[in-house]
Amino acid sequence: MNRTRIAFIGGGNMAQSLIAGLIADGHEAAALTVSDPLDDKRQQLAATYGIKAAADNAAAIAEAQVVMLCVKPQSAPAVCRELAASLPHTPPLIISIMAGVTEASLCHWLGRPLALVRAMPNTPVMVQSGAIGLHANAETTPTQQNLAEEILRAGGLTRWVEREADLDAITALSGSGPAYFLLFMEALEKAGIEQGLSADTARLLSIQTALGAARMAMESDESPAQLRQRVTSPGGTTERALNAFADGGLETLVSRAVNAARQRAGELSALLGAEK
Ligand SMILES: NC(=O)c1ccc[n+]([C@@H]2O[C@H](COP(=O)([O-])OP(=O)(O)OC[C@H]3O[C@@H](n4cnc5c(N)ncnc54)[C@H](O)[C@@H]3O)[C@@H](O)[C@H]2O)c1
Ligand code: PRO
Repeated sequence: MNRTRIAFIGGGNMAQSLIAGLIADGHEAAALTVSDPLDDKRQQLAATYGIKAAADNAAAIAEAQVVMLCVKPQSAPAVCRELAASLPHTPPLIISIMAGVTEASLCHWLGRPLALVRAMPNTPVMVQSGAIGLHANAETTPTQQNLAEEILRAGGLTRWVEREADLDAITALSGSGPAYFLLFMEALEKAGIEQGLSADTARLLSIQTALGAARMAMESDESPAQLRQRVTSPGGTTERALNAFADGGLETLVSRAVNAARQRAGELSALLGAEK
C-alpha cells in the first residue's frame, strides 16, 4: 500500500477527482490530507474518503512529503505566500495543477527555488481517464519526478514535456479538450434529433459512438486517419458527411480554436506572473 503523505491545498473538483483516483489505486487514506476554507467541503471529503481535513493550509502541510496546489490560479499568490512561511528546511515536493501559473511565479511566491512539478490534468480524471501533461523544474530529482508521476497516474495517462511553455499547448489541446469533444457530442445529438430520432436515443448513440471511436483509436495499432478510412466506403454515406465537414473548414476551425486557447493560456500566465 502506498503511504506517501500528500497534502491537497484546495479540495475542489480536480482535487477530489485525484483523491478518488489515489484511493481507488490503493493509496492509504490516512496518508492524505486536504485543506479547504469551506466547512461543508471538508466534512464531505473526510466522510467520503476517510482522509484528514484541515481548515488551515499550514497545518495541512506540516507532515507532507508532497504538497498538491489545487486552488484557483487567482488564489495562487496569497496561498503560496502563506505556505512559504510554514515550509520546513527540507521542503516537500510541490505539485501544482493550476492552469497558467508558471514555475517562476510559484518559486517567487514560495520564497525560494524548490523542487516543483507542474501538471495539466483534464476533467476526465474524475473517471481515472484523464490526460495529464507534466513538467518538472531543474530542482526536481528523478526520484521526485517518479513520485509525481505515480501520484498523477492515479488520474489517467501522463506525458512529460521538456519545455514548460509546452504546457500552454497541452492546456489548449487536452486541458480544454474535453469541452471540444463534448461540444461535438452535443452537436451530433442535435443533428440526430433533427433527423427524427428521440432525444434519448440521439444522446445515447452520440456518446457511445464517441466512446467507441476513442477506445478503438487507443487500442488499435492503426492511426485515427486509417481507422476513419475503414468507416468510409467509397461513394457511401460517411464520405458525404466528411465532404460536408471539409467544405465547412473543420480542420482550420479546430486549428484556430486550439491556437486561441493557447494564446489565452499565455495571456493568463503573463497576467498572474505580473502579480509580484
Ligand atoms: N477544471 C478543469 O478543467 C481544470 C483542468 C486543469 C487544471 N485545472 C486547475 O485546477 C485547479 C482547481 O480547479 P477546480 O476546478 O478543482 O476548482 P474548484 O473551485 O472546484 O476548487 C478550488 C478549491 O479551492 C478552495 N480554496 C479557495 N481558497 C482557498 C485557500 N486559500 N486555501 C485552500 N483552499 C482554498 C475552494 O474552496 C475550492 O474548494 C485550478 O487552478 C485550475 O486551473 C482545472
Ligand atoms: N479548464 C481551464 C480553463 O478553461 C484550464 C483548462 C481547462 O481555463
